[in-house]
This record gives sequence, structure tokens and C-alpha cells, in this order.
Amino acid sequence: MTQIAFIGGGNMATSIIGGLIREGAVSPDLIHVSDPGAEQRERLTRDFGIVTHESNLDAISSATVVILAVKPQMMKAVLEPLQATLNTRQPLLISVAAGISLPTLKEWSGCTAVVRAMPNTPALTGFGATGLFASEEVSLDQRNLTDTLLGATGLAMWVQTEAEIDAVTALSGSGPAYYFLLMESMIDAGIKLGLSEETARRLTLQTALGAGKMASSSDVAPDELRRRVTSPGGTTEQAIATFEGAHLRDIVKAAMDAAARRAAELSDELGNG
Ligand SMILES: NC(=O)C1=CN([C@@H]2O[C@H](COP(=O)(O)OP(=O)(O)OC[C@H]3O[C@@H](n4cnc5c(N)ncnc54)[C@H](O)[C@@H]3O)[C@@H](O)[C@H]2O)C=CC1
Ligand SMILES: O=C(O)[C@@H]1CCC=N1
Repeated sequence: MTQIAFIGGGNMATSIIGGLIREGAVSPDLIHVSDPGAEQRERLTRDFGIVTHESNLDAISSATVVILAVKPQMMKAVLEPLQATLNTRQPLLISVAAGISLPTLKEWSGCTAVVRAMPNTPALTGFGATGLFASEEVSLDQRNLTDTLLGATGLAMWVQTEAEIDAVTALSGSGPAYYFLLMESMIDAGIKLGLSEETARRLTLQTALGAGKMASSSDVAPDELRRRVTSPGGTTEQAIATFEGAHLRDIVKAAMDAAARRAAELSDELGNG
């Protein structure tokens, strides 16, 4: 039986744990989480029935997979006291942190089999999207285990180069926030057009769900699905012309460039590799 330890039980860990349990991929008693926050620990035990620890060392003591889910800025300080144990035990180490490179993770942890994973918070619902990249030392069995774990939370895809993880971070890692911002904007605009807050919110969320389901379950590409909504001389045409006139595509490109740049900067600021 594979015991999994999460170091850090915040937003991203909670989403992955929720997804794993929802899918029945791992038994709750095999999921151990350490977090200094007593409230976090109580919430995780209450919501998922998993095992929580105040001490990171206690959490990893019997784990064959260790998932690092602390902020990038915390990573070095978190790994230093764990290095001797990790070096001796050599679990599969999976880091979900933005911008901490494989060479740096190996150096700080003393582990050789290290995977960088870039998941996103919809993992909680089973509709997550994760990019994965492994160090050479990760065995086929460990890759398959990684696929099983992250695949249980949604789509899991291996990328060819470590640099692609920064692009994945900018696209799907941060991506849910872009859609949430669009939802916020549509709700606000709907209210300004005279709808109640509840009507604007419910119609916005259902439209997002419907568009996402339709685009992901159809062979038809998003640009064609958009054209099918856009009647010549109609209402959508006016809205799309407004978006294009404001250079929405350039704005999205600039936003994703900024996110990817920040991932690379984090690597320079915090890492050695
Ligand atoms: N939130 C997101 O959408 C995504 C986050 N990530 C990555 O996940 C990692 C965690 O991010 P979030 O969950 O958003 O942050 P968060 O702040 O919600 O969670 C971090 C957790 O680490 C705990 N922590 C602090 N010091 C600790 C220590 N010494 N030992 C153990 N735990 C400690 C905190 O109490 C907190 O619960 C980051 O590296 C981030 O880059 C990756 C993809 C998406
Ligand atoms: O904002 C961040 O840095 C993290 C990584 C991807 C999503 N959240």
C-alpha cells in the first residue's frame, strides 16, 4: 500500500486530496498531511478523514510518495530539516511549487526521483489539469504511480522539457483565476444591465459550465463554436468586435507571458539550478 505525505495542507493540497478521495483513488488513512496551522489540520481531518501532523518529519516517516505543497519561498526552509530522512528513505518526491527547478529540489531534498507537477485547484472536482515533468531517476513504476495519483484529479499530461512547466503554470496552473476574473466581470456587467445579483451570478456560472462542457466534449474547435453563436448582424458580433477592438488576444498573451516570466524569476530568486 502506498502511503502519501503532503507537506503543506493549504489550497492546492486540499484540492488534490479532495480529488483523490472523491475518486476513491487512495484510502484516507494512507494520506498524511503536515501543516503548522491547527485550523488547517482540523479542517482536513473533518472534511476528508485523513491523518494530520504538526511535524513534517512525522508525516514523511512511512511515506513512499512525498508531495511538496508549500509556497515556493518556504521550500528551502521546509526541506533542510527533512533532508537526512529523505536522503535515506528516497521516496518519490513530487513538487507542485511554481518555479523551483528539479536540480534545486534534488539538492535541497537529497532525493533523486523527483517529479515537478503543475496542477490546478479544479482538481477538487475531478476536473483538474496537471502538467508533469520527471527527473531521469524516476522509474517507470513511479511515473505510472504519478499518473494514477494526478490522473485521479483530472487530466494529467507529461511535457517534454522542464521549461514547459513554466508555460503550463501560466496556462492551466494560473488559468482558473483567468476564468474566475471573466466570471466576476460578467456578473458585474449583468448587474449593471439591470439583472439581480443572483440572476447575473447563476446565469454566468451556468454559461461558463456549459461553454466548458461543450468545448471539451466536442470535436468542433473553440473558434468554430464561437462563430456558431455569432449571428451576422446580431448581438454577439457587437460584443466580439468590442473584445477584439480592445485587443483581448494580446492582453491574454501579455498576461500569460507575465506569469511564465514570474515562474522563471522565482527559479532565479530562490533556486540554484
Ligand atoms: N493555489 C493554486 O492554484 C496552485 C498552487 N500551486 C503551488 O502550490 C503550492 C502551495 O500553494 P497554495 O496551496 O496556494 O498555498 P497555501 O498558502 O494555501 O498553502 C500552503 C500551506 O503550507 C503551510 N505551511 C507553511 N509553512 C509550512 C511548513 N514549514 N511546513 C509545512 N507546511 C507549511 C501553510 O500553513 C499552508 O497551509 C505553491 O508552491 C504553489 O506554487 C501550484 C498550482 C496551483
Ligand atoms: O499563483 C501562483 O504562484 C500559483 C502557481 C499557479 C497557480 N497559483
